[in-house]
Amino acid sequence: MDLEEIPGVGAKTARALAELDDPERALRTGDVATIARAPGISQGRAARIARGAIRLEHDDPGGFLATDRAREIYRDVLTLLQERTVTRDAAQRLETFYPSSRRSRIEQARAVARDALERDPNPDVLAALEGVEPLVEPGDVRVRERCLATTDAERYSEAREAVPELSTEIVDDAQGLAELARGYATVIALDESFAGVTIEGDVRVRPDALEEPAEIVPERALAFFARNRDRLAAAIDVHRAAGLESEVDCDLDALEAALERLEGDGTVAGDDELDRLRRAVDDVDAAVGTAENVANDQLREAIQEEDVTIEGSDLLSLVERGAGVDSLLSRELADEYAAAVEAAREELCDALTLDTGETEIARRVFGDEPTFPVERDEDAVARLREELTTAKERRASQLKRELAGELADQRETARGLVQDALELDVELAIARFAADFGCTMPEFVWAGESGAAAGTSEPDIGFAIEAGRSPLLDEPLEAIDPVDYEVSGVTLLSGVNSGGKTSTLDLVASVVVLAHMGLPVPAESVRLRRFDALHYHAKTQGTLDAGAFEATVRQFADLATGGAGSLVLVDELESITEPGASAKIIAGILEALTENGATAVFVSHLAGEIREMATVDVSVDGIEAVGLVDGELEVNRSPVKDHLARSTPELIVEKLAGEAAEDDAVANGGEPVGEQFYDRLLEKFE
Ligand SMILES: Nc1ncnc2c1ncn2[C@@H]1O[C@H](COP(=O)(O)OP(=O)(O)OP(=O)(O)O)[C@@H](O)[C@H]1O
Repeated sequence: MDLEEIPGVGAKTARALAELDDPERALRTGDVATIARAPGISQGRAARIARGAIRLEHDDPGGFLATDRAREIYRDVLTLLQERTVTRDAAQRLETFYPSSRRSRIEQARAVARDALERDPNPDVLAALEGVEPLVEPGDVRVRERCLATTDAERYSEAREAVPELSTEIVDDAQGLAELARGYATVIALDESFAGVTIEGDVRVRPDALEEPAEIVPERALAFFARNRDRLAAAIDVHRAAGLESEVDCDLDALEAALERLEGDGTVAGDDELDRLRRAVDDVDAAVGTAENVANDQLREAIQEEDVTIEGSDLLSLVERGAGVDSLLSRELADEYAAAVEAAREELCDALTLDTGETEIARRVFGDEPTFPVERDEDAVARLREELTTAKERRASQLKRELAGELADQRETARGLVQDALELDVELAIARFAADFGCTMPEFVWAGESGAAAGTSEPDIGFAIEAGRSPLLDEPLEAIDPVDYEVSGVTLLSGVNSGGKTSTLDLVASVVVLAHMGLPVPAESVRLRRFDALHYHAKTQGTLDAGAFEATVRQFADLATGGAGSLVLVDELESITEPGASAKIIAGILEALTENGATAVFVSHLAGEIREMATVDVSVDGIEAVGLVDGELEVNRSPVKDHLARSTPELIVEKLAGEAAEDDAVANGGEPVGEQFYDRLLEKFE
């Protein structure tokens, strides 16, 4: 993919994106969080780029949301969806759902939504999702006890690039290798020519080293899995809780077991032998001290209990030789000394749980030559410590190599697990949104399908909503009256004040936006055509000044010429200027829209006047007050087709006329004194 072909991506952004590990994967999967990791790319921009990549794929010109209010509606429904994700990452991924005018994109998103509606957002899955985050690369891994060595300059640069975790050294010959072996625990020689050379220390000749990084630097794979251990464990839990085990090409139990053996710092846990060696190394000094005490206590006791008889000549000879008490000890108490030393050796070996080979070395810590007090041989202690340390390191690196071998080629699997979990979060948010707002998948009537308008392949339907509930109303779902509304062509919508005209436009806009995002819509059933754009003009506050008025009229001029496939929703445009002029202008706009075949709903209190002024047949629908109950309007929220709704003042005058008639009957002996006035007013409404 040529990144610069993505709408909105210039050379600079393309360079920033190219710094990502796999920018195409991130773009293909709508991984907004990863895209935002490119230098200088904000979260919002990352979402726009991801949408741009989808637009490129579907040859989508964009611009479906043609007005501020249309964009606001999109933001509002998107927020409702985002509020239902568990992870921030899934909330960002939802930004890649946008209303598109392209059938291929709508159908692509609809396939995701259909799967989503099958999902069960059970609490265990939601709880497990809490711990899922995109995987991260560990910081720089440096391994200091191992190095690579070569005589060849080219090999040297190759190695530095392929294995940056180890230092690579240039050597001239075996002598150089031997010097390195003194400074590093392990030296890996890359040149075949070193095969067969014997050098003291751990020197391995591995000409294939650069092809086998898991063996040479097991730390690389281990650091990645250690850094992401908790995220992966959470992703595994999500798969289990959601019953997705069979959908992944991965043995979750094995991966989980491998992760459990990994410590946060990349070392391997849960190995008895390594634990034993670690403890032994740590405890050498303390154990030697205890063993010394054991020997000395035993020997002291033995000496105290012993009667030593020595002949005078012997004593004399000892004194003359300047011999100390040690000689006396070896002569008189050899057995006791041997027993005490044996006890010390046993104590030491037991305390450190040493194996046979180590025991051999440990025994030398206490010599056979009698002394009192019994003393350790420091050289032997150092040898023991060195032996245990080497064994510990050997064991640790063997375990690392084994575990890294198991995990190294699971990186992509791990990424897949997390990716799937985050996508599941997106799907569950869609499922929860659908459940919370009583949604269904809308049915599109595509161009060329049944019901095409005469002379065109465009369907003759605009939209038909049954039992829709606007998700933008603050009321809880149960408190919202379901609305049925169907429009083809251009329509005026009349109705009582606060009857729900604006809410009806919001409902239509939300349904159309969600449908073009490929998502379920808040209604029992919806049929609609595919629109090219949504032009939603909210009610203006007060009369516009001349400049703003001009700008608004200009917008409609553009629509009248180019808005054929658009849905136009307009709320009380009459408030842009004085009532008489408004009606004329609106009538003219409606004529133009009718001629170019747009679908439009114009909410207006001047519906009657506009209809009269228009030269084309404009239908007028009405949101009717069924009556006044305790001074409150009782409204039928579903617009009645081809019906100019009576206005609130008319209803109130009607109510007053009724009350006056009753009063007249009582107070004026049946003379219609009060009633006459109200009847006069009512006549004006006819
Ligand atoms: N379908 C509905 N179910 C329940 N309540 C609704 C519904 N539609 C609207 N309402 C309530 O009626 C109030 C007024 O609705 P809305 O603003 O849409 O009326 P309107 O006809 O546009 O009013 P105006 O003529 O003043 O512009 C809303 O705030 C909401 O509380």
